[in-house]
Amino acid sequence: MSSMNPVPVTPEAIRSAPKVLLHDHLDGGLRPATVIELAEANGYRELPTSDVGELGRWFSEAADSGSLVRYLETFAHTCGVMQSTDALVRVAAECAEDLAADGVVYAEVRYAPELFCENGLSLDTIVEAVQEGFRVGTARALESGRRIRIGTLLCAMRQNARSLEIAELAVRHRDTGVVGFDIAGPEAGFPPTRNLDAFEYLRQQNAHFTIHAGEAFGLPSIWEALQHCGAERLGHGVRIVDDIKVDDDGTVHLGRLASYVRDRRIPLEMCPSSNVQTGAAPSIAEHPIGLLTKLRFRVTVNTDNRLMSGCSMSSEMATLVDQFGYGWADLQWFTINAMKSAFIGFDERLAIINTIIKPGYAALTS
Ligand SMILES: O=c1[nH]cnc2c1ncn2[C@H]1C[C@H](O)[C@@H](CO)O1
Ligand SMILES: [Zn+2]
Repeated sequence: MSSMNPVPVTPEAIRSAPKVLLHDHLDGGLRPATVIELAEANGYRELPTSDVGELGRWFSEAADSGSLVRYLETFAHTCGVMQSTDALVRVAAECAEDLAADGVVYAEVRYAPELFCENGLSLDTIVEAVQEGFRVGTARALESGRRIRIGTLLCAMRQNARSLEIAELAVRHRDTGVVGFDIAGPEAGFPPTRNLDAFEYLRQQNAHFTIHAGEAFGLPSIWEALQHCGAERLGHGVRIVDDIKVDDDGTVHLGRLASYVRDRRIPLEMCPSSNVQTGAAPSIAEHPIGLLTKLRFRVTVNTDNRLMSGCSMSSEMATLVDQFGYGWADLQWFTINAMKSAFIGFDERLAIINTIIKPGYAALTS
C-alpha cells in the first residue's frame, strides 16, 4: 500500500528503496570481522591489527591515500585471507547477504580469479566456489525476506598478462552466473589495448565487458577502452569531464568523445567515495557526477569497495542526496540507468524495472 505523502529522503528510507549496483569488488567488500577470522583460520599473519574496529578504520585510512596504486596495496590483506574454497564461499555468501540487507535488488560483483591461486586452486575451482557462495547468500537473504539477484564479472589484472585466459574462463562459466568481464588494477602505464586479444575474443563470443578507464588516467584511456577495445560500459569514467567545457554563463560544450559517450548512452559506473580516496575527484561536492547527471549522461552510482571506503550502496546515495540535494526521482533515475545497463538479458532487466524498481519508488513518493 502506498503512503499519502512522499517519504522524506533519509538514510533509513534510502536503505529500504530498491537499488542496483554494477560496480562492486568482492575482495573490496569483506566484513572486517571476517578478515580477522579467516586470517586466524588460515594462518595469515600480515594483518596490521586483530581488533575489528581498528581494522575497519585501518582499511579506510590506508585506502585514503590520494593514489590508486597505494589504494590497491590494501587488497593484499583481503586477497591474502581468500586463498581457500571455504573462504571464497564464505566471503561471497556474506557479500550477497550484506547487499541484500542494504536493499540492493540486483548487483554485479567482480573479482580477479588469478589473485586466489596462491595455494594452488585452479581458476575454475575459484569461480565455482564464488558462485556457490552467491547461491548460499542469496538463499539466506531470501529466507529473511530479501530477494537479490547477483551477476558475476571476472576481472583480469592489467599488470599481469592473463586477460585472454580470464576472458575464456568467463565465457566457460557464462551459463552459471558469470555475466561479464572487466580489467582492473593500476591504470597509468597499463592501457586497455594491451588486452586486445581478450576483447576481440569476447566480442566474437557475444560476451559483455566493461573496462576500468578514466579513473587514474585521462581521456586517452577512455577513448581506447571504447574505440579500440569495444567496452560497453566504463568503470568510473570520471575523466570524461576533461572533454566538457562550461562557460561562465553556463553554456556547455561537449568534445567529440564526451558527445559520443552521451549520445551512445555509454553507462558510467561512478564510485564517488572511492574516487575521493584515490584522488580521482577532490571531494564529493566537486565530483563530476554532479555535472554529468545534470547533462543526462547514463550515470550510475556504485560502491567500488565497501570495506576500503567504509560505505554501502545506500550510504553512497545518502551522501549524494546530502551534497547535491537529490530526491527520489534522481535516485530512481540512477537505479533505472543501472538496471538498463546490466549485463543480464533484456527481459530480466525489464522485469526488475517494472515489478521491483518502479513500484518500490512509487511507494515512497505517492
Ligand atoms: O577502483 C579501482 N580501480 C582499479 N582497480 C581496482 C579498483 N578497485 C579495486 N581494484 C582492483 C583490486 C582488486 O584486487 C581487483 C579485483 O577485484 O580490482
Ligand atoms: Zn573498481
